[in-house]
Amino acid sequence: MQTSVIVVLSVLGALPCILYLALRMISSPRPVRIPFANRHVLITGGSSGIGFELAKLALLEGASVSILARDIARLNEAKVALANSTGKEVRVFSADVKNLKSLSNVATEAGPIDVLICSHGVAIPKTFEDSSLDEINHMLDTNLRGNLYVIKAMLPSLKNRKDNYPASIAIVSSQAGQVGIYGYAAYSASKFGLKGLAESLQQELHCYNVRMSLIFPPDTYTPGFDKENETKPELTKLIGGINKISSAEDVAKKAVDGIKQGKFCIACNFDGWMLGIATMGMSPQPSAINAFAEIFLVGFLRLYALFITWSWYNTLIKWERKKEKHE
Ligand SMILES: NC(=O)C1=CN([C@@H]2O[C@H](COP(=O)(O)OP(=O)(O)OC[C@H]3O[C@@H](n4cnc5c(N)ncnc54)[C@H](OP(=O)(O)O)[C@@H]3O)[C@@H](O)[C@H]2O)C=CC1
Ligand SMILES: CCCCCCCCCCCCCCCC(=O)[C@@H](N)CO
Repeated sequence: MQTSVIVVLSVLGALPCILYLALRMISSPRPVRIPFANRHVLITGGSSGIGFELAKLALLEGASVSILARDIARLNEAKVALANSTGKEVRVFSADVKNLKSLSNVATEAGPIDVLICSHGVAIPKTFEDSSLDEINHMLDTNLRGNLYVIKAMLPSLKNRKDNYPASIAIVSSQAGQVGIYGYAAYSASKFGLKGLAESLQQELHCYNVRMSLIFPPDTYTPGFDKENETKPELTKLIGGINKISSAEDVAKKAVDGIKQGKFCIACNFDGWMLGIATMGMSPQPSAINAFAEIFLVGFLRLYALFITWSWYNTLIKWERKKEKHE
């Protein structure tokens, strides 16, 4: 009797170990470390908000840093602010991510790149019906096509890097790139597109030892966030606002840690970590430990997601009733 209990217990204990070892064998692409020190990091949107904090951290990691944005005055202000806080100089490049030619000129001038971080982006939250075609196109052209253009222009510089360490292309998406939210139709579409882009590119660029990362910030205090709040519908605030607002420093710290670990999906807080698992689909997962956690949590997190969705629709229904009363 007692021996059979011992046998059952040891089989039960061995199963997770066997599963873990199997996951160690199959987790793909293989885990890597991506160093920042003494490497060239180019950051689009580096003059403001999350991109600015990323530039600061990259400098503190000992990287040589270039920042790219349109407005040269703001770029130079950022350069001064970064020099004041880190004692280090960045190179600035003025270009529009909508313009492939000017991005290619930057690539020529900037030289080889080891880590490319795309943090440029724009959000104009409004209902789809209230959004003009210009606003819709502006978001798609900046957030989605802008990333395709930046990567198109910079890929030769990543392949040209001087060391044998892996390179990284990290794209700042959004939690609105994992779940569609009222008021973010075009924005969400532009951010969801980045996931397909990153998954496909991870397969294509594997042979060049380039790792893709997607960063999924929640609402974050930045100049861009202040601007989007000017047009944000009340319902967007109610539905999207269940999450705590992060600081740009915090988001940048999570992003740099994740990029260095070669993570594909980078969450920025606990809700974001759960959201990442609930919406993971077939994303690559280099970490066996994370894969192990995902297998056991995905069902529970789907249940939690269903409850949140339920509360969102309750909010919607209440809002619709209130509107009917006033009409
Ligand atoms: N703040 C938030 O709540 C969240 C933000 N995000 C995402 O994080 C990223 C950064 O956001 P945040 O820091 O708030 O943004 P900010 O508006 O503070 O900064 C945006 C940066 O992108 C640059 N940029 C914008 N358009 C272009 C363009 N066409 N060509 C080149 N550069 C451009 C801006 O410079 P310039 O205007 O001079 O070109 C600026 O440097 C974005 O992708 C955003 O979608 C995701 C989730 C939440
Ligand atoms: C299964 C677990 C679920 C956990 C909760 C998930 C909550 C999701 C809320 C999404 C809010 C969208 C924020 C968009 C931020 C953004 O991109 C704008 N600020 C634009 O700049």
